[in-house]
Amino acid sequence: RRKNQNLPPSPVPALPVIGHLHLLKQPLHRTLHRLSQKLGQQIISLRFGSRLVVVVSSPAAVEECFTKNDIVLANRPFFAIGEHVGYNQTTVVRPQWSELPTVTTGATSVDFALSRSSPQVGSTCSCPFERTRSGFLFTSWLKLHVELKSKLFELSFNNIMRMVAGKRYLGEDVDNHEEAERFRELIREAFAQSVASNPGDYLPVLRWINYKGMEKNLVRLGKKMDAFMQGLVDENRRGNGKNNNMISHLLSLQESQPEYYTDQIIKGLALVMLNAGTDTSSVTIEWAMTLLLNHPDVLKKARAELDNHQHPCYYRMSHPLIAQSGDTMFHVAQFLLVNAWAIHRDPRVWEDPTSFKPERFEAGEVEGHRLMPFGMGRRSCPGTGLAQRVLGLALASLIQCFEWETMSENQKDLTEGTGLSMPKLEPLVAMCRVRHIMDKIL
Ligand code: HEM
Repeated sequence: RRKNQNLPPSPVPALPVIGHLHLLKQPLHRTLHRLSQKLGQQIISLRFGSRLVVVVSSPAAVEECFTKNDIVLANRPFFAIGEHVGYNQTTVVRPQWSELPTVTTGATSVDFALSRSSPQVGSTCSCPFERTRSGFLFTSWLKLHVELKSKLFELSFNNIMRMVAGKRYLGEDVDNHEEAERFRELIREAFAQSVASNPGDYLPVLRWINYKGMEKNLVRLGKKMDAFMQGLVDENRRGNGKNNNMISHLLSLQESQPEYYTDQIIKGLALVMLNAGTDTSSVTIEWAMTLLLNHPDVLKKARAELDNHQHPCYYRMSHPLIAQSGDTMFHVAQFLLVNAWAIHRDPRVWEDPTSFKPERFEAGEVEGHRLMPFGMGRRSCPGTGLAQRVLGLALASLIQCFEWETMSENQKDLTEGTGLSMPKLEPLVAMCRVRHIMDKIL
């Protein structure tokens, strides 16, 4: 049947059962880019086991996909993790977009609930450095050695957790250590099992034979995660709507619309926020800080702009930095992979694309479909506004409150590691010294 499908060109060889899976080396976005270049095509097709995948690497094709054909591409593929950990594919990232009216209702209520559950950005931005602030290290003459990756993950996770459930779970000063440790372990496991990493998703026979116990592991993880999420829901239910967080707001909607806002929907929404909003944000801040540390002149300019306004809410450059550095590599819609990484680095699309030049975005909006860190179309990121706000504030606070220095030459290394959110291979470590202005800001 495939012979008659008029598909985009495809690399050879495609093996009988696994298709092109044997060609896929990490990092995936580079492999897909290489395959496109080898074929001289910006739209190619591949077979991941039993699944047909179309890879798009040009703004014109992206525009066609997400304007004219947006509705056709509004679903997402089924993955085993969505079945066992994602409440049988019923969360926001559910595959059958058109089947369930609560998707849009869900997204709206998420927006509503998150916007009402104050993000507490000021204290969140300072939280990775709380020990510094409260202890003897809080002096302006002492240089501190900071491993930023884990601090930024804490910041981003605590921020979302506080908005979603009114709790802090990472760092030294957490609400309940034992509970926090259990949840941290679960989240770590869920990240490791995140979409697109289970071979059973491409070769269904592996699921039937429970290859390497993967299916069983997912079932076990799903049960543990559910028990935990139910605990958060029950705790907020006992708060009788007095808590100012997302779960609590959704529980009050449950009273008027119980058929939409079931416990399962609420647990799914909360879980997705934690999964989709944590790593993405912290990885982006880490890339942005790395680029700034590698370009002290830009860092100086940003600080001068901020100092002139004396408040971290002013941070015009946050979006360009995000766009330049932390773009998620591609987004998936019914197994259409958009290689945003390749588009963002295409010399036909961007002048001098691999140089860090935040000023290229000073004019404001970028026209065309050349820039898409948050995806595009109706399945684009519903956390965009929140992410931009938190990222801007976190970056601005880091720039304004500390003098920064790189530790060594290897910070210049911009190699990416593996993972859906495209983390840095080497965690960012830097030296910093507190600036007096910190007192005023945080
Ligand atoms: C720098 C931070 C972030 C980046 C770069 C980012 C990027 C993305 C991208 C590329 C997608 C896929 C879009 C598509 O398939 O077309 C996505 C989806 C999503 N993001 Fe984000 N995101 C970020 C932060 C957040 C935050 C803070 C939240 C929520 C608290 C969030 C929640 C979601 C959800 C729920 C989806 C799935 C939407 C759907 O399937 O309809 N994201 N994000």
